[in-house]
Parts: sequence; C-alpha cells; structure tokens
Amino acid sequence: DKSEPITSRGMDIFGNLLTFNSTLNKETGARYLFDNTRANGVHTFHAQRMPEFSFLLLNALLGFTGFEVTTSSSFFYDPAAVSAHVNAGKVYDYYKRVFNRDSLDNNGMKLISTVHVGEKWNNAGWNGKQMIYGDGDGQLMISTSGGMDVIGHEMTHGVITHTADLIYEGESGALNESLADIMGSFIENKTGDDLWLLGEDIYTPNIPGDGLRDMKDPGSVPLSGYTETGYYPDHYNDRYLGEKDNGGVHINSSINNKAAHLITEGGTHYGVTVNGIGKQKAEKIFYRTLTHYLTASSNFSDMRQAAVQAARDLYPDRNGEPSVEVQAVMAAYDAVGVH
Ligand SMILES: CCCCC[C@H](S)C(=O)N[C@@H](Cc1ccccc1)C(=O)N[C@@H](C)C(=O)O
Ligand SMILES: [Ca+2]
Ligand SMILES: [Zn+2]
Repeated sequence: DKSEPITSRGMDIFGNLLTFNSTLNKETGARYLFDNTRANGVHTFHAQRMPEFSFLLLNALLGFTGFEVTTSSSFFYDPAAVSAHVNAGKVYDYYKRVFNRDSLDNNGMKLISTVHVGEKWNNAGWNGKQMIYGDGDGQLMISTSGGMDVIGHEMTHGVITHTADLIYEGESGALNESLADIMGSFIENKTGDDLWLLGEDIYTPNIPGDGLRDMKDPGSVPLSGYTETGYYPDHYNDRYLGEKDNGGVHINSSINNKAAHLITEGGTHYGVTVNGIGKQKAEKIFYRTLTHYLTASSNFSDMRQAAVQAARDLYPDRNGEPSVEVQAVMAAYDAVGVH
C-alpha cells in the first residue's frame, strides 16, 4: 500500500501550532488529513465554500464529502481544517475514555468532517452521516470548527443518531439539541461559568464573553437569532410553541440545558433548591439516559423519567431513600417545571 501514517503540523484558527496524525502518499509525497490511528479513521475534507445547499445535495445524492485537504510539505495551511481534524480526534478520545464508546456508532465508524461548507455560513451541522462546518461571516461567527463545544455538539448528534435517534422537531428535537449542547460543553470542559456557554470561542468575535446559548442562565440570551422577541426559556411553562426552528429545537433545548446545569452545579431556581452532584456524575447520567432509555419520540416528561431511572441505576436508593444523585435529578426537573 502506498500510504503510510505520518505526523504533520499546522495552525488552528486561533494560531496555535499543532501536531497531529495524517497520511502520506509515498509515491506522490502528498499528505492528507486522514488520521488512521483512531477507529476506521478521522478524515477531514473541504468543500471549497460551495453553497451549503449544493454541498448537501451532492452529499445526499452521491455521498460527496468534499475535496481532500492536502499539502506537499509537512505543514497544512488550512486552519479551519486543522481545527476540525484535531478537535474531532479529541471528541473521539473523550467518548472512548469516559464511556468506552468506539466512535459515534460504538463500532469504530469513520469520522468524516467537511469544512468551508457554504458561503460565510454561520452554522455547523450533522447531516445524519458526517459533520459539516461553515466559515461564518466574520461578524456573527468565525470558522465554526474552532469551537470545541461546536464539534462536540455535532458529533454527539452522531451518537444520538446511533442510539435514541430523537426526532428532530418539537420536544424530542429539543432534547436532541440539548443533549448535543450538554455533551459538547462537558467535552470542551471549561471552568466556572464558561462551562455553560455555547459557541463562545467562535461567536461574535467583536463581543467578548457572550455565547449563542447559556445553559446556566438561558434567559440572558435574546431569541433575536430566530426572529423572535424575548429570551430563551428556563422553565417549561415558558416553552416556545411556534413553528420556527423546527418547533423550537434550539429554543426549548435551554429548558433541559438548565436542568443539566442544576443537576451539575446545584442552585435555587423558581424557589426550588437543587444540590449539585458534579460533572463526572452528571455526564454518566445523561449518557446512560440517552443510550438506555430515550427513544425517537421521547418528550420532556419522558426525559425526566428516563434521567431519574438512569440515575437510580447508577446511584441506587439507600435504606429505601433515593440517593442524593436521584434527588438532584428530581429536584432539577421540578425546578424547570417538567414532571
Ligand atoms: C445542517 C443545518 C444545521 C442544523 C442545526 C445544527 S445540528 C446545530 O444545531 N448547529 C449548532 C451550531 C453550534 C453548536 C454549538 C455552539 C454554537 C453553534 C447551532 O446551535 N446552530 C444554530 C445557530 C441553529 O442552527 O439555529
Ligand atoms: Ca462553550
Ligand atoms: Zn445541533
């Protein structure tokens, strides 16, 4: 075989000089962003800024994943591609280390990312088979593959596809989005309040400290991105009931995001006090909830019951009393009005 593994270097979108796994074609000397040391490969492509519609069409019809990112030296000159490649490897490592999950399908499936999708596209996505990343317009967003929580979010959609496969609309869609945010934030693993911000590294480069969403204080972020007045809801009674955003999948995800924050850090929310149990336990409860109990049509009430059951499996009752972990889950869903 003419290809062999080789380490290469390149800068990510923040100018960090990184070293990572790649593949060398010994005949031509060309290198590719194919890391064949993880699963059946972590392969990164670019779409040459094709309109996202045409990329998605070619991808759906022909399985087109874009163009190979290559270099004739040991240095890759596409920061967005380097960020996507390195961060995808880190997300693979997280699922392997924390849950012993081998890739998105737990069967070593190849991880395919394509960057420069769309023209100044202020978004990233999971199209059911692979991750795709826009470059942003430079004002609202910059290269979305630079966000560790963004990549964790998109790859967790891949895990969801291969587990509960939550229908991407209404309440099941909001749970899909929320679990992607929860795992994306846990994978990015920032400290303090930054742990709870989504997209902060790639969102509004000219405004410091803000995020696309805020799991700790959802109501601090306006819904202007969905041409709605008001703010993200932090209680089930304030959920969005309209048609936009696939029936509020990104809007109502903030209700379950707030429950996740309360389970982890604790707090008093609408008069209900929750004693937090920390990130290590919270991530196990959410992963078990997703992989053992949720189904495609699960709604918020199903989510509560599933999370309580997962917590009970992991942290059983003591002397006939629910464990502090189970109590935290119950109280958190009480606090956000989900019964
Ligand atoms: C293919 C079309 C897009 C589908 C929605 C994707 S899964 C999504 O939810 N993308 C995230 C990107 C992200 C993730 C974490 C942090 C910041 C941004 C998202 O939130 N997109 C918003 C802008 C949206 O699609 O409304
Ligand atoms: Ca974040
Ligand atoms: Zn999403």
